[in-house]
This record gives sequence, structure tokens and C-alpha cells, in this order.
Amino acid sequence: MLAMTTALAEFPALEALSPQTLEASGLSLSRGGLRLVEGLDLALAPSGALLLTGPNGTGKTTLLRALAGLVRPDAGAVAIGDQPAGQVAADTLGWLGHADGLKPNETLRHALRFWADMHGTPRTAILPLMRVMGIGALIDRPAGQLSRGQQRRAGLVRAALANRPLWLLDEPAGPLDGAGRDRLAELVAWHRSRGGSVIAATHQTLDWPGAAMLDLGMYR
Ligand SMILES: Nc1ncnc2c1ncn2[C@@H]1O[C@H](COP(=O)(O)OP(=O)(O)OP(=O)(O)O)[C@@H](O)[C@H]1O
Repeated sequence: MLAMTTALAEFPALEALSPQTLEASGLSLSRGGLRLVEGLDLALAPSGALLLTGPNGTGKTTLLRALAGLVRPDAGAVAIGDQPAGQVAADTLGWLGHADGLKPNETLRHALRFWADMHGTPRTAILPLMRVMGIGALIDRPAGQLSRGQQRRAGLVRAALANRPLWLLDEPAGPLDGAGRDRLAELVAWHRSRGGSVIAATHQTLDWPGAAMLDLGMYR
């Protein structure tokens, strides 16, 4: 199903994921008194991908936060696997928000070691994932000396190092160039080939095979 040009052998061998289903039913969301989403049903199976689109301010980030359990819905519920409704186990979500989780004065080596250690992922996974994202040569550069696109690539490595089955990515390709978007597609294809799933909010066209699309502009 998933076309990949990067050989799977170039990706690190991580502990197997525990794939999860995600189901939202009758979800209604508001922010600042404005109804953003009304009665939304969605389902995502292991290996699935969903792209959230829509103009600025239509609620893509809010929906991602609701799926992560960070925003309380006005109505409806989110269920992940057999986890209790409204609760998400700590080892389920790989989250990449607008921030990349990097400190300006820290080298990528230092920062990504921290994140790998925090998630119990072997440090040997760092460099292969950086190479997949095309930033292996930047490992000893402080994050503050990198371009926005390079920082985003490092943020994606950080998210992958968490080795979680359900990725929620907010504008993962925002500052990426075409090559960066191709590398992101490879990273996502690898994740899906392991049973992982992904939901991403995007203003970019992302060519992820078989990805479902949800345009939040329809509620406007
Ligand atoms: N802290 C807040 N308090 C009140 N309203 C907010 C707050 N944050 C966001 N909003 C409102 O919620 C709506 C949805 O915002 P959200 O960030 O989810 O949109 P988005 O689709 O992700 O936008 P973008 O494409 O610009 O990232 C917007 O209309 C915004 O004004």
C-alpha cells in the first residue's frame, strides 16, 4: 500500500508499536464562544492517515488538541483503542505542535538524546532518523542556529523518537521545502508500515498514499 524509496533498513529498529484505533463520535468543539466543529464522526484504523485542512482559524489545532484530550468537547467523545473514554494512555500519542521542542543553545545531539532517553528509545535511533530527515550533518549544531525548516525536520525526529502509535502533527510541513515534504512522507510511510497512524493539520498539499481528508472549512 505504501510506496517508499528510502529502504526500511535505513530506519532504526525500534520496539514494536502497539497499534491503536481512534474513533470520535458526535464531536462538537467551540473556542471563544465560536462553534468550530459540529457533530463530527471520524475513525482512524492502524496504518491510517488523515489530513485536516481548512482556512486559518477553522479549528484544526483545536480538533487535534481535542483528540489528544487537551480540549474538552461540548458534546461527543473520543475513544482510542480500549482506553477509557476521554483518557489517553501516556504511551499512545506522538505530538508535534507548532513548537519543535528544541532549546536554542542546545545542539541537536544533546536535545535529541534528552528526548530519546525520556521515551526509553535507544540513542542509536537518533542519527538514522536524522539522516532520513536529511539533517544528519547538523547533529552538533545548536538548534538556534538552524533554519526554520531544519528545526522542523529535527522536531519531526523528536516526535518519531517517542515511538508512539498515534501521531498528531500540527502543520508538520509548514516550513519544509519540497525535499523536506518528501522526507516527511517517507517518515510517515515508515510509521504506517509499522501499524502506526497519523493525523496532521496542514495548509500544504501532502502526498500521503491513501490518506483521508477532512476539510474543517465546511463548518463555516
Ligand atoms: N486561546 C483562545 N481563546 C479563544 N479563542 C481561541 C483561542 N485560541 C484559538 N481561538 C480561536 O479558535 C479558532 C480555531 O483556532 P485553531 O487554532 O484551532 O484554528 P486552525 O484551523 O488550527 O488555524 P490555523 O490554520 O491558523 O493554524 C479561531 O477562530 C481562534 O480565533
